[in-house]
Amino acid sequence: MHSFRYHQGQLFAENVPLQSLAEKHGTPLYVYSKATITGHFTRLDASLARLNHLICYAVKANSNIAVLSTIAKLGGGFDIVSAGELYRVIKAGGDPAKCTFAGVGKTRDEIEYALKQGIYCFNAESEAELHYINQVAGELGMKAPVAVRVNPNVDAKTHAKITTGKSENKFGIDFDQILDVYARAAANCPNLVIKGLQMHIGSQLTNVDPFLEAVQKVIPLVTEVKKKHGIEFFSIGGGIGINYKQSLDSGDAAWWQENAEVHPLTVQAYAEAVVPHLEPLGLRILCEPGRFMVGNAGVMLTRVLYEKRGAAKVFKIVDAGMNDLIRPTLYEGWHQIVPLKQPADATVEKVDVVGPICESGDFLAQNREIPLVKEGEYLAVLSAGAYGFTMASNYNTRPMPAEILVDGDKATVVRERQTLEDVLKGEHLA
Ligand SMILES: Cc1ncc(COP(=O)(O)O)c(C=O)c1O
Ligand SMILES: N[C@@H](CCCC[NH3+])C(=O)O
Repeated sequence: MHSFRYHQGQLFAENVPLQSLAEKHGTPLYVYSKATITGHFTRLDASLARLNHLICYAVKANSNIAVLSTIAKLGGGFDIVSAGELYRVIKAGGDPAKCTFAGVGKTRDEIEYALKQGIYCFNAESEAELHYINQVAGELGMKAPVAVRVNPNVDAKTHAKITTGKSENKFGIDFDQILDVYARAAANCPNLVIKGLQMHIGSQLTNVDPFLEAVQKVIPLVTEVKKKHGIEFFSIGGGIGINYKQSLDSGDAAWWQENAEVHPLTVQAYAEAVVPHLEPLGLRILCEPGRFMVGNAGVMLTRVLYEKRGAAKVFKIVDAGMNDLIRPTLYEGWHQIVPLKQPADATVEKVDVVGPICESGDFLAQNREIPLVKEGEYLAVLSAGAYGFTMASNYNTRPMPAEILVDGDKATVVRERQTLEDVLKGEHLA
């Protein structure tokens, strides 16, 4: 997949030079490659081909409706965590009957909306939630399809803030309680239809072992629940990590590498490990990738405003801040940063790339060796397609950036940059 590469001295997204987009639409600017998203979907789909499966893309990673529409047209389903995400899926032409609804705090309005739209399944995360879904469904004279999320107490060996499958995490129901919870739901909740079992142990997993450990631990439970309650699916969640440290080739060679040599966890390795265990279950297998699908399909463009050479550091002050991309400060997220103009040589300088926000935590990179860039030049922050724009905010009353989807040589503005009027919309003097 050579969707982002240097060509004739410039960084391109597919056939579009990124500098032209930055100049035309301003920065900060998110740019996504449709071919990369499509490539990721088809690769994962092919690697799960032996299973009766459905890819439910985790909308939270990148919820732009043009991205969702791309995935819907490929036949994908969606894993949603709010009524808002379901609304987006429907606006994008996605099928509610291919949607699973995750999250520990679903509200009545959300449950009602999802029921009325006919989603595939609620993935319940507590017994109290199961009872509430049962109650709401009863009041509407409907039956609610449900699965229970199991917390397998497996260490995903990822960043502490994005691990979800340990007992101390708020997610799912403890492994040892699951069978009793299903039994009580079957006995006491007449408005529930028990459809499946779900798990999700964490995000940005770069090793197959925790996936395998969780699958092997949970499979006997799935078998038991299938025997007792006749479930039709098992969802193995998302979490496939991406390679944030892509290497740059010089010259015209494509440098976007996602192959086995540079990626610690390939989708092939993932599938080869888990598919043989899942196949004998004879169930529909759901998979909920977010980051894998869109992470390396997006970049954030930013312009160098000023340079400051201090006693301790060189700061490159850029026009994108933590409100535009919060991952570096929130999770020590490491994103490759490269100039849009291909560097003439290999000279690098150690700098902090910082934003305009009034917080010391407002940085995109610290103590990072990057090629020389001057004020007014542009940088691309790579692997920003997942949890980039979706976690952006208006902090410091900064308008949210625009988003562009590139398809071959066509670039479409799929979200306009906010104006200050947009930012203040709905605010009133007392
Ligand atoms: C229930 C659920 N499914 C899927 C995902 C997607 O995770 P990832 O983007 O790591 O694939 C998440 C987020 O971690 C999640 O909470
Ligand atoms: N937002 C996180 C991942 C959390 C996944 C959501 N459960 C990140 O950028 O890495």
